[in-house]
Amino acid sequence: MSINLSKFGFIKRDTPRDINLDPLQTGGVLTPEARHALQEWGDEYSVCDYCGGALDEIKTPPIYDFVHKALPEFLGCDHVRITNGAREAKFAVMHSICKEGDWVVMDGNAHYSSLVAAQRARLNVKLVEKTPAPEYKITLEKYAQAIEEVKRETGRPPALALLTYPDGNYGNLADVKAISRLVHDNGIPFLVNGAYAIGRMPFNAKELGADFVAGSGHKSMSASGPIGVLGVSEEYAPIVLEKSKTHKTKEIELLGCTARGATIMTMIASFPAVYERARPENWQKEVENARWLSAQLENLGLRQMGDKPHNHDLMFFEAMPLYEISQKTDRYFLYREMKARSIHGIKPGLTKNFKISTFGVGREKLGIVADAFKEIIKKYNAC
Ligand SMILES: Cc1ncc(COP(=O)(O)O)c(C=O)c1O
Repeated sequence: MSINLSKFGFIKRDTPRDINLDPLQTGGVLTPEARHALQEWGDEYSVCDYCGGALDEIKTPPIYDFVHKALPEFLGCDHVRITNGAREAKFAVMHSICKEGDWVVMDGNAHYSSLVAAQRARLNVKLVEKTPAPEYKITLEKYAQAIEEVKRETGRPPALALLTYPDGNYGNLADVKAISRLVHDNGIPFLVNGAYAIGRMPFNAKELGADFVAGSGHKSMSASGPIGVLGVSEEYAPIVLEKSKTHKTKEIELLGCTARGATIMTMIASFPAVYERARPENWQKEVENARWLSAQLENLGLRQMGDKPHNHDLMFFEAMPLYEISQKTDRYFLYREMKARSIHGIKPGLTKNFKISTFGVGREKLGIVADAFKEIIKKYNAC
């Protein structure tokens, strides 16, 4: 035996993160209930004790009620399924709705997983141009232009349109209702990638005009991933949720079953808390916290890009004062200083541009973050 086993086995996660600002992580922190569920349901195909053949049909534990009653109401869609992530939800839609060689229009702020999903489904992508810095907006005019370009170049409308709402770089919330009307006026089905919305903020697929929605459990629903949600309208459910001819309970795009263990049980465990936090009044507090931190950092000479005033917890900053310090010291100084204060989330080596999320951090800890930036800038500028 030549495998060195000493480095495997239980591994402690040693990232100091009393305060976590990592946009990938803030909405995925487990609730105490989910932490408990992880232990309880971590073994084997744990949810399959009483399975009749399809994950969403399991009555004990109450996955059926969660998938067929609670989630459709929460998302405002006719049908919901659990996937292994937002990307799998997007792929399922693209693969079932489009044919090889079709065109998908997507916003220029789309996440890489939307593009890769389209590539896996062998589709062509037309990106909607975003406005220049500092706003990086997706406008209705540019969306219409991209649709027209596809029509001109291929002789027919795109097979699908996607909007990232909000996008994962700037936290911009485009005018989704107007884009949905435009898309539908052109006879195109509309997919909203709500990976940073579903589980954080009020979200209703029907009100937004989405035929399909994709959400991410580990990103925004305090679930232990990989897990996501897929919402589909009545009109498209027969296509996206088509069942296998050979295995009559199994949905083809889901490869029969998806999250069949601790992942779904942590999502269910966190759901009551997630439902509460996404209420308009609670979300409004999150937006106010984001705006407050943005104002504090701008007072220090940083510049928040994207929508202003900002409407989401994910924010992108251009930080010239920190970049200038990095030129005198080294590019890891900010990471080191933040780590020393147990503030996690700004990637090692970044100083000039970085994104952070204030979701769930709370005003008190955000005050510590603002003070940390102030102290760091003062310390290095005094040298
Ligand atoms: C905007 C956006 N969409 C989708 C994803 C992918 O989510 P998942 O990991 O659930 O596939 C991400 C992940 O960073 C994202 O930022």
